[in-house]
Amino acid sequence: MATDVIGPDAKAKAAALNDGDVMIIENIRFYAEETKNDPAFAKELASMADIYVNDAFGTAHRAHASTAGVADYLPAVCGYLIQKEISVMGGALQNPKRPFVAILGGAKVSDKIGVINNLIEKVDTLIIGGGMAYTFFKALGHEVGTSICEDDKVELAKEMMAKAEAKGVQFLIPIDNVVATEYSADSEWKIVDSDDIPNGWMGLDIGPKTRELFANAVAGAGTVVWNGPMGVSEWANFANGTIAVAKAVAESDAISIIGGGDSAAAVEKLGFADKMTHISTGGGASLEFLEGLELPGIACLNEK
Ligand SMILES: Nc1ncnc2c1ncn2[C@@H]1O[C@H](COP(=O)(O)OP(=O)(O)O)[C@@H](O)[C@H]1O
Ligand SMILES: O=C(OP(=O)(O)O)[C@H](O)COP(=O)(O)O
Repeated sequence: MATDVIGPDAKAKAAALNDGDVMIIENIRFYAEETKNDPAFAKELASMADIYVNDAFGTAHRAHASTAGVADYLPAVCGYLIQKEISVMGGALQNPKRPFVAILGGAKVSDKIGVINNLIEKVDTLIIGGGMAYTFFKALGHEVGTSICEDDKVELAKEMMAKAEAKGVQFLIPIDNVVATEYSADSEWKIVDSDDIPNGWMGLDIGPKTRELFANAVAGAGTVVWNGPMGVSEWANFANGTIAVAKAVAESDAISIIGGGDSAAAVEKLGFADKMTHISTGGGASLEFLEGLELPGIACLNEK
């Protein structure tokens, strides 16, 4: 372990390495040059090596010195993890086994606009759950009570639903919900239909009819991509929707891809991880990949 990154200790230890040895350097993000992708810093890093192997998918959406810059000075290839990430996710996007079902959840529409836009061009069914759904409810003219809702995205939600219809994409949103009086783990709760959310109540999970609707859509899928929980899955009373979807994906014969972040954590916590084809190790990186964006840490490689 070197006590620095491109300093005398790292350089001396790198020069003394024998075949089969591994040197670990200090946390490179302690250096501002890393995140600034400083070319001189990247060149110094490269000077200690013969070849660059990037296997950090979780940071591949960053153009930093160690994730992209160094490739300007060395032959650059990916490791087995990045290879798996791009072959499984890339394969699903380019040539999916159909029907192709995408399930998107999580708190906000604004975080997932790019993903919705890209996936709507490719999928047969698009399922929206989680806090995101309430912006779509509002677009349909429903009252959403105190649910999380992005008023400035209501028009966009309308456009996305119209686009899905024009493309013949089946668009599923919750038909019932678990609503609560306050945003807390032990709040009073009840189940209501989506056009019947009472004043002063907030939707914190999908309801039982929706769990069945979504599970049925997943059951016949050839490929499933899932990103974002169906409710506030951190709290037991509002985790049932996420559990039901995780179970349906695990039980289906589909190629199943779980975007990183909270959905990956939920699948692992519930013990379904070994039933999934692929659980991405990148949160932000997998979202950008699913948006169809080029990731700098992958674009810079000569061989992938
Ligand atoms: N109905 C809801 N109301 C408020 N927050 C929600 C709701 N559904 C899900 N969330 C929250 O969304 C967060 C996860 O969203 P996000 O970060 O987009 O997912 P991911 O990390 O899987 O991409 C969780 O903290 C969860 O509690
Ligand atoms: O944990 C990570 O990303 P993730 O939260 O998107 O999975 C990576 O380390 C990227 O971190 P960054 O957002 O600080 O560049």
